[in-house]
Amino acid sequence: MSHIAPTAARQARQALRIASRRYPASAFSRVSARTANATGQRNYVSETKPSQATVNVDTTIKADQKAFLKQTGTMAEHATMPSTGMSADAMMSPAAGILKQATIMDEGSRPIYLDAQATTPMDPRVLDAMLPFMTGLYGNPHSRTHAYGWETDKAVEQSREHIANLIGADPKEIIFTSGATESNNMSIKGVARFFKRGGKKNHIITCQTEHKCVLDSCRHLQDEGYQITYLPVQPNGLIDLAQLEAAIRPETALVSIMTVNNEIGVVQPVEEIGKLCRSKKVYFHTDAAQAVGKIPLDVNKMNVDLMSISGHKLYGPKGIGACYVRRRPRVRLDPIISGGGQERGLRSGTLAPFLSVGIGEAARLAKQEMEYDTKRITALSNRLLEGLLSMEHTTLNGDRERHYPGCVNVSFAYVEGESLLMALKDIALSSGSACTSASLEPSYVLRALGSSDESAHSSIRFGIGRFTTQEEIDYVLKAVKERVTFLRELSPLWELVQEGVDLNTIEWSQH
Ligand SMILES: Cc1ncc(COP(=O)(O)O)c(C=O)c1O
Ligand code: FES
Repeated sequence: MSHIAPTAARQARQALRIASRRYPASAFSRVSARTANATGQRNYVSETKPSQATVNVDTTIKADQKAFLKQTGTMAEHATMPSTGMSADAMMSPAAGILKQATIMDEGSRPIYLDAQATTPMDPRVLDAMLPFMTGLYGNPHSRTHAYGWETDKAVEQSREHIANLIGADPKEIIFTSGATESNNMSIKGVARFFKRGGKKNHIITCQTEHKCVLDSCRHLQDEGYQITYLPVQPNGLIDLAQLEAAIRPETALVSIMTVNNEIGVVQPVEEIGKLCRSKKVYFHTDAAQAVGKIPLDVNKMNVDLMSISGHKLYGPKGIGACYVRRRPRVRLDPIISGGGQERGLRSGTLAPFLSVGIGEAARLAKQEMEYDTKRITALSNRLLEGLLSMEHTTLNGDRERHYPGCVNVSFAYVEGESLLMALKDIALSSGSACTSASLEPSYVLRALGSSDESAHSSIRFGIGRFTTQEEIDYVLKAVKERVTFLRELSPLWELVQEGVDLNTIEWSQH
């Protein structure tokens, strides 16, 4: 790992923290620009962009900037604002103007962000790489007849390379999509529909703790006459390989098992699953939305045929993802979106270069900083977990060893999870997946582990990311301890437990 990376990451972290909580949005521009200079990212603009376009864009931005500041009156405010220390000149820089508009948010303090599985904040260096493609570099990357198309195409292809590098693939095997949901749909429905034409392979194996978009894709195929096996998981959240092997039939077209679970962070034995699938000549798809950029992955070592990737889970933008589709031996699938034949005919539609560049830069940074991020996140995770488990009647959900440390899911017995979330309003947390967070139903993932409804209801997921600090973890620990204690004191069940009553022996009267 280069000596630069930790410094760059630290600066990015600082920039983001400042931007999101402590200072007004304008400060973000200043720190972001400095960070970008330190990492050399801004040079990218002049490397890829013809100078004429730069000048035109800059002029327009300056005019827009003036109008914007005049209209909002913020220039005068900030010229004297002691907390930013930003001069009016600095505020007039094109980057500051764009970023100010892009990052407007309420001043004052916001909750500590500890929901990294729902989404990750975008790394400021990613935004810097994207900006030129939202302004001057607007060509259609599929235009072959002029420089506007060539320059965006070049950037898109460079991004494809960064993503491929991160997972040990060939850039030609990376298909841009709108996110992991689309990649999962494309892989599962695509392979199923290709095989259905042949008529012989009509069976898919997945598992009960998959993300909803995998489960729902399978449900749709069931309606079309497909047979689906939903494998159970063991109490530690991992599938049993012997059960998987026993479930594979001659008609099995695909096995779809996720790499890292989004609710409990367990890491499935993907390498072993891949080996098994290859030996049985069954395609292996893995939803790696929570794994890419977080743990080392190699599609060849793992014998993965299809892999789903999401931009916003690895400090990139939302609305973009990728699907790895193996070329050798070639994976055959029907496209679910047809049209102009872009992306090897597998996903038609004009690519969004700014988003492609965003996920590409996020992938490049993830590879560069994985070792450093892992070290930090592991240390923070251990600190959090030790503190939480030092409280009585508190347990970690999912396997402790085969576990991505940035996802810590803990059950606090005798506390109602939703009440605890309400009591922890100063911390952005969730009791499970973002998609199902509106529902009061206990998590189907925890239920699949064999947790009781009560235990599933009393669970909270703590998502630690690249920008989480030790001070934040310490604050969270103190807050959780205080408020769990407070809520337990309100609970009659807790009172009984304190008196030494074993709740399992109580015969509750029926009404
Ligand atoms: C495991 C997993 N798969 C898929 C998705 C969906 O990803 P996207 O938001 O990119 O569609 C998520 C996001 O929550 C996820 O955690
Ligand atoms: S966004 Fe993660 S579960 Fe839906």
